[in-house]
Amino acid sequence: MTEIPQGESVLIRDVEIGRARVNIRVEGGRIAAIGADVGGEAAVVIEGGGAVALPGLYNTHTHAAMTLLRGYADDMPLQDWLSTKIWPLEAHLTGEDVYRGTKLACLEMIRSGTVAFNDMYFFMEDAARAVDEMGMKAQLAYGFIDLFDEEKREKEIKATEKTVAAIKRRGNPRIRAAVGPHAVYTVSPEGLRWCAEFSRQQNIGIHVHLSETEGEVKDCIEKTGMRPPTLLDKCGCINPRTVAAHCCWLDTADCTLLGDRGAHASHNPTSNMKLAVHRAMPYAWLKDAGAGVCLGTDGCASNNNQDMFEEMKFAALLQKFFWNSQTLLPAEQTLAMATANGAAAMGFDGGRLEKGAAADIVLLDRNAACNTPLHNPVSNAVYSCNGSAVTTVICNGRILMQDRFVPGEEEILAGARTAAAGLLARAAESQTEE
Ligand SMILES: C[C@H]1O[C@@H](n2cnc3c(O)ncnc32)[C@H](O)[C@@H]1O
Ligand SMILES: [Zn+2]
Repeated sequence: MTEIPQGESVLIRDVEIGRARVNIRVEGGRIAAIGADVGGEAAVVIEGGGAVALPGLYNTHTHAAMTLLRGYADDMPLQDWLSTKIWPLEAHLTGEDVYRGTKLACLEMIRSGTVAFNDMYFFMEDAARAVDEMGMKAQLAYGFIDLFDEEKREKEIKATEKTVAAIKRRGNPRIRAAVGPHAVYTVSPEGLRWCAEFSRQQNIGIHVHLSETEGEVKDCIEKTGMRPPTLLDKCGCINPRTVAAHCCWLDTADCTLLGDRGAHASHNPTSNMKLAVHRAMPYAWLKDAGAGVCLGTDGCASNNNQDMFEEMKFAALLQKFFWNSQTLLPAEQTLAMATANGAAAMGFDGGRLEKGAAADIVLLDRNAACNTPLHNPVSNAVYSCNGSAVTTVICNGRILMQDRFVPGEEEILAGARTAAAGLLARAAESQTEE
């Protein structure tokens, strides 16, 4: 098999949802029916054999093409890591690199049950091409970084306008544009205001890093007299279309602000632990304030993979450990963060196994060691399994992986290896020229 057979109608026979054995019927990309006696003719039939069915996972904060930087710079503090290692290498990226790196990220995400991701990076038209080919859903933002310089700001405005126009021109409902003001320490208030106004005009999302480190918060207060969420809010960047990544160093008033504005906070526990940001996102305060709380991996230079199953486990454990509460972030809520809450944050209809919802469906091997015994499928999904238990992934009714087969895998891996080597060679060459 080199391609996976696709059809307008798909019948998935004999899967376990909760404690029930059911069939799922998909028509026109949506879940048409779920039940023990659901059946009928279908263009494609998948024999589940009792597989555990979950909603497809939504990764709400990543930099997909950073797969090419996996293992390039580890074990460093954030600012040092960005300014001495990551940004100097990213200066040599090409559109082809981003295409290859994003294809690899998509492959990794599909293999581990993710159907959609929220991306902030560069050369996003090339990222869109990769997403289109892989059949996933994505919200793509150009990473706007003006470093408080007027000339750079003009360049970033043009790059954002060009990216949004190109993504919209594609007319692919699976691929959405967003604006991506990187953070309060890299974007001027003028740049933030422009991003907010442009996202309002274009009716698109805002993807921003927020209060990741204590230093970011302290510097912001020193420079502006405001905490980062207040500054972003004053510039118009906090609203229901906003996904704010990290949110580690929020206080209760910050959480109230995010909740009042209907904004979404993306928890990224692996990246936060690896970069030792020394505080965990205040999940309970955000939830009590009514903010959306979702889950992301961050890029492969700070994670170092795109496995949302691992992320669910780390989220549930980090919250319990840091906030000293065995009952905080139980498995059901963790799964909701990674599915329905993520879909809501990105403005997609999905992340739910319900009649009428987008058909984003993931099947897990019932007989894997991590699913044995199967007392509680949700507990196993969050605490026991990782992405390697995923066998089949369906996004908007299209089968992206079946029985662990993803079309084109070898070529994607070879393309990413070549791109990563080329990127490092160009960076080394430019150093010898200096
Ligand atoms: C889009 C830019 O964002 C950079 N980046 C990657 N991970 C992080 C992080 O955890 N905090 C801040 N910025 C990050 C990426 O390298 C791009 O330059
Ligand atoms: Zn990030």
